[in-house]
Amino acid sequence: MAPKQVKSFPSVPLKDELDIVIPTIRSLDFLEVWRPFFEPYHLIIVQDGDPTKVIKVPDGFDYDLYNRNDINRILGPKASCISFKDGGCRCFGFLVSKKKYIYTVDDDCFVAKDPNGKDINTVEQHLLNLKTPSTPFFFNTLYDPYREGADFVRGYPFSLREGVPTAVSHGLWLNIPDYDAPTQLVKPLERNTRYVDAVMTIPKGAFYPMCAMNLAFDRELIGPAMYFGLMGDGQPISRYDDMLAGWCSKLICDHLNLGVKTGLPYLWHSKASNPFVNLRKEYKGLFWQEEIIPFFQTLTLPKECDTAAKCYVELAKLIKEKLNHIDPYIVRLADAMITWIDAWEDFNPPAEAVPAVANAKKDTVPPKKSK
Ligand SMILES: O=c1ccn([C@@H]2O[C@H](COP(=O)(O)OP(=O)(O)O[C@H]3O[C@@H](CO)[C@H](O)[C@H]3O)[C@@H](O)[C@H]2O)c(=O)[nH]1
Ligand SMILES: [Mn+2]
Repeated sequence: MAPKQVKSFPSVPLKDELDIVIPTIRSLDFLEVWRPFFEPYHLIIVQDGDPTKVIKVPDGFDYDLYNRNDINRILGPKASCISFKDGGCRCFGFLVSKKKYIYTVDDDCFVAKDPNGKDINTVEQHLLNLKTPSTPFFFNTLYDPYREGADFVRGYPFSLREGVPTAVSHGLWLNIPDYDAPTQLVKPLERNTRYVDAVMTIPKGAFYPMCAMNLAFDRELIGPAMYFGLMGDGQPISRYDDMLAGWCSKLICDHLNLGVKTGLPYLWHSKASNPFVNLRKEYKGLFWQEEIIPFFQTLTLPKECDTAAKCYVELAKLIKEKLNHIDPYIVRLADAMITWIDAWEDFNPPAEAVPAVANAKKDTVPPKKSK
């Protein structure tokens, strides 16, 4: 029986283990309030929209900034799988990072305070979530047993107390909740004021609406499944980027016996996007998900799929085969999922593959970097 994981967690930044990926089509002024927590880390900023627009990065941050011209130059034809004019473009940052962990956060999110009035270091809590096991096979009613002041409750099988590696840590949001457009429209003034002091493993076989606003994951375990789809400009759907990644990554985590946690940390979501614009962007998803989610719920992957990348390729084939009747877009999406894996393996060669850099387009002009 493995010893219990470390309960408390050093607050020393793990700069060599984690990159912070930020998609932006607006401004990076929000970084000022995150400075105490983010400054030690390398930022990968994915600038969406007009690449000629100059987005200022506050002084003192270590960053790479990629705009659409950089993405096109670096990926060449494979850039076609990266969304344009949708927050889903962030997955380019997941691809080019070399770190074990990714934390991705939206540019309208700010530091929240816990009930004691203390600023919440989301990076630290996500790392704690990812570095302690998950318990997907049997629900612990006192929530995360690896947290300080908690444990497995009576009746919890000892054979399961070692848990499984955690691949995804899904944080939450105070103030503006991540509602879909219909809910936003009928509840425009609703604010989330409830701070629930819990982290829990999402049980095996259960899916969830993964929101990328405050999300961390283990690139080495589940990176290939964190593709944010073909959304935004030129596509019939948007704002389902993180949902697609959530369905795919949870199916693959369940198949590979990896864990997904949700709950702490919280951040403060400041901006409600326009519900009418959102309705136009996401309405097809409201219909399609009623068929797509049962597809995921009844899917089993072959046991030969023993890595996230192999699972993802198989999943793309099944989506193309079983869901193409929904809309011709699904075929393009499935093809883009394969392109994503090709690009992923150019930058992150499988153990047995040749060094990937030879395949990836030489990046003659480096992205804008911190000074
Ligand atoms: O065309 C775009 C639009 C947005 N972004 C960047 O993506 C994130 C989220 O944008 P926004 O805050 O406007 O979206 P929300 O409705 O609040 O958030 C939900 O949508 C998901 C993204 O699709 C998000 O994760 C959900 O929580 C910001 O950083 C924008 O700058 C973009 O790059 N391109
Ligand atoms: Mn937002």
